[in-house]
Amino acid sequence: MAANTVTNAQPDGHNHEVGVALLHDPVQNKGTAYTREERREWGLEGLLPHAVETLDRQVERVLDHLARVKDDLDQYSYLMDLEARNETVFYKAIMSDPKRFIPILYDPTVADACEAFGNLYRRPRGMYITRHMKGRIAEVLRNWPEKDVRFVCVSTGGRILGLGDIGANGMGIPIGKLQLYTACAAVPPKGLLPVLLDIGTTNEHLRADPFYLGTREPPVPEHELDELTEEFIQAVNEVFPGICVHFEDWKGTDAIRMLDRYKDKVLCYNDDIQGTAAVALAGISAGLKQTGGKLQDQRILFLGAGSAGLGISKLIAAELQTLGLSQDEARKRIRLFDVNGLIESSRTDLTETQKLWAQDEAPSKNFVEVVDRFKPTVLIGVSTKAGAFTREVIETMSRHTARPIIFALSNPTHKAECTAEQAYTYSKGKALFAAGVQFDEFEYEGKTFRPGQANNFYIYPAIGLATYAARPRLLNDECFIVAAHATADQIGPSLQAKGMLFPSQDQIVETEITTATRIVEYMFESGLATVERPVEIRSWIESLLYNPTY
Ligand SMILES: NC(=O)C1=CN([C@@H]2O[C@H](COP(=O)(O)OP(=O)(O)OC[C@H]3O[C@@H](n4cnc5c(N)ncnc54)[C@H](OP(=O)(O)O)[C@@H]3O)[C@@H](O)[C@H]2O)C=CC1
Ligand SMILES: CC(=O)C(=O)O
Ligand SMILES: [Mg+2]
Repeated sequence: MAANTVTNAQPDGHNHEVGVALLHDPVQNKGTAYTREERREWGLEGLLPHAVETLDRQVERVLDHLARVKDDLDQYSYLMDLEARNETVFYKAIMSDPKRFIPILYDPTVADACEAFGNLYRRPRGMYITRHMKGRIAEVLRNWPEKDVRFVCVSTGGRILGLGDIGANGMGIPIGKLQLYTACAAVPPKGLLPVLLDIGTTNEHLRADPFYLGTREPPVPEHELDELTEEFIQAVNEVFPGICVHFEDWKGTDAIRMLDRYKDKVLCYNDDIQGTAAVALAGISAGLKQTGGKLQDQRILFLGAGSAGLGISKLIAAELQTLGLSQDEARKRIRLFDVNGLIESSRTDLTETQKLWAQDEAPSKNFVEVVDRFKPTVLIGVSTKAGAFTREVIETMSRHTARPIIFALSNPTHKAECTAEQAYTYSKGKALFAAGVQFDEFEYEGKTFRPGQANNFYIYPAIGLATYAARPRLLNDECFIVAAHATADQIGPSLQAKGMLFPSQDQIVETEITTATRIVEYMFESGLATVERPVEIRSWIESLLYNPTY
C-alpha cells in the first residue's frame, strides 16, 4: 500500500509526522528497507540507521535471531512483536518455513501463550466483544479499521485446546488460527479478524488473577449467550458483508448448538467439528491405503464425545453412506465413550446429538472392556484426557487388529491420549499413529516410525482459501469431505512407503492450494460459489494469493 493512502502526507514540511506514522503502521512499515528517496520524501531521515536493506536481509536477521532463542514461548513473543512492527517481514519469515513455525505460532506453543496471556500481554490485537456491549455490537465492530474483512475467527475461550475454559486468555487461538490461513494457504492477512467473545469464564482461578484481562464474571446463561451470539452474527454480516464466521474452541455443547443454528443460514463453519472431522477422515483414508482395508469394514471407537468426537463421527457416517451403507449401518460402525462411560441407549444423560450414536448394548464404564468387546480397528482420542490410551488399551486393541490405527488428537502435547513412543511400543510396532501435535520420529526394533500430525490445520486454511476465492453462499459438510479426500490423495506412494498419514509439511502451502482447488471446483459444481467461474481454477486461485513483498 502506498504511504499516502492512509497518511496525510504534506510535502510542505510536515512529513516528519508521516515518517513516524509509517514506522508504527505494521502493514505499511518497511523499516530498514526504505530507500534513500523514500526516507527523504516521507520524513524518515534520521529515524532509521544508515543501511538500506532488502526484505530478504531483514528476514535473515529474524531467522538468525530466532535460531539463538531457545525457549519456544520467547520465540512466540518475538514473532508477535515482529508482526506488530512489520507484517511483511513477519509473514515472509514464517512462510519461508511454515513447518518450523507452525508449532510456535500455533499448537503446542500457543497453549503456553494462552495460559500466560495476562502476563505476556503487550498490545491489543483483534477485537474483544463483551457481554456488556450487547445492543451495540455492530457499532463496536465499526471501530475495526479494516473495512473489507473476509473472515472472523471467534472463540469464547470456553474450551481452548484441552485446557478447558480459560476465558479471554483464549485470544491466542483466534490469532494463531488466522495466522495459519496465511502461513499455510497464503490467504491475504488484511481481511482476517480475530475475535474473543468475552462471555465470562467458569475459571475461578483466572477470575481471581490480578493480571486477568477478561470480564471477571461467570459465563452468561445459555439463553443470553444465544442472544449475544445472534447479535454478533447479525452484526458481523451487517458491518462486513460477505464475511465467513469461523467458530473455534467454544465449549463443546455451545459449539454444536451454534453450528446447527447457523450453518444453513450464514457463511460459517466450526473448525473443531468440521475441520477436525475432515483431517481425521483424511488420516483414516491414508491409513487404510497402507493396510489395504476399506472404510466400510472398520470399527471406530472414540474416547471423548464432544464437538470433535461427534463431528468426526458425523462425517465418517456421511462418507460411509456415500459408499452405500444405510445411516443405521454407518452408525453401527462407530462407538463413543465419554467421561461417564460408553454412549449406549440406556444412558439418561446424553445430549440430542449424542443420542444418535447410542446403540442398544450393555453399559460400561470400563474403556478397556469396551475395547475388548467392540474390537476397534480405529481408535480416536478427543477426550482431553492425557495418557488415557494406556498400555492395556493399546495391547487389547492390538490383540484384535493387525494394524491398529490410533489417533491421539487431544492438544496440546501434555493432553495427548498417548505419545508416539507409547503407541508404537505398546502395539509392538503395528500401529499407524497420529497425534494433534507433531511427535518426533521413533525407532523401534530397528525400524523408523514417522508419526502423523492429525491437526485441522491441514484443512481449515484450505477451506479459508477456497472461501476467499469462490465466496460461497454457505459451507456444507460436502466441502469438508472434498477437503479430506483432496488431502488424503496428496499422500503418494513415496510418502505411503514411509508410513505417512498426512502430506509433508515442507510443501504445506502447495498442498493446501491443491486442496482449495478441489473445494472450489466442488463449490462451482454444486452452485455454492457466487463469483464467476474462471477458465482455469488453480491458476486463478494462485493469482489471488498473498505474497509478502514491499
Ligand atoms: N487435533 C485436532 O485437530 C483437534 C484436537 N482437538 C482436541 O480434542 C479435545 C476435545 O475437543 P472437543 O471435542 O472440542 O471438546 P469437548 O469438551 O467438546 O469434548 C470433550 C469430550 O471428552 C469427554 N471427556 C472428558 N474427560 C474424559 C475422560 N476422562 N474420559 C473420557 N472422556 C472424557 C467429555 O465428556 P463430558 O462432556 O461428559 O465431560 C467430552 O465428551 C481437545 O483436547 C482438543 O484440543 C479438538 C479439535 C481439533
Ligand atoms: C487443533 C484444535 O483446533 C484444537 O485442539 O482445538
Ligand atoms: Mg480448536
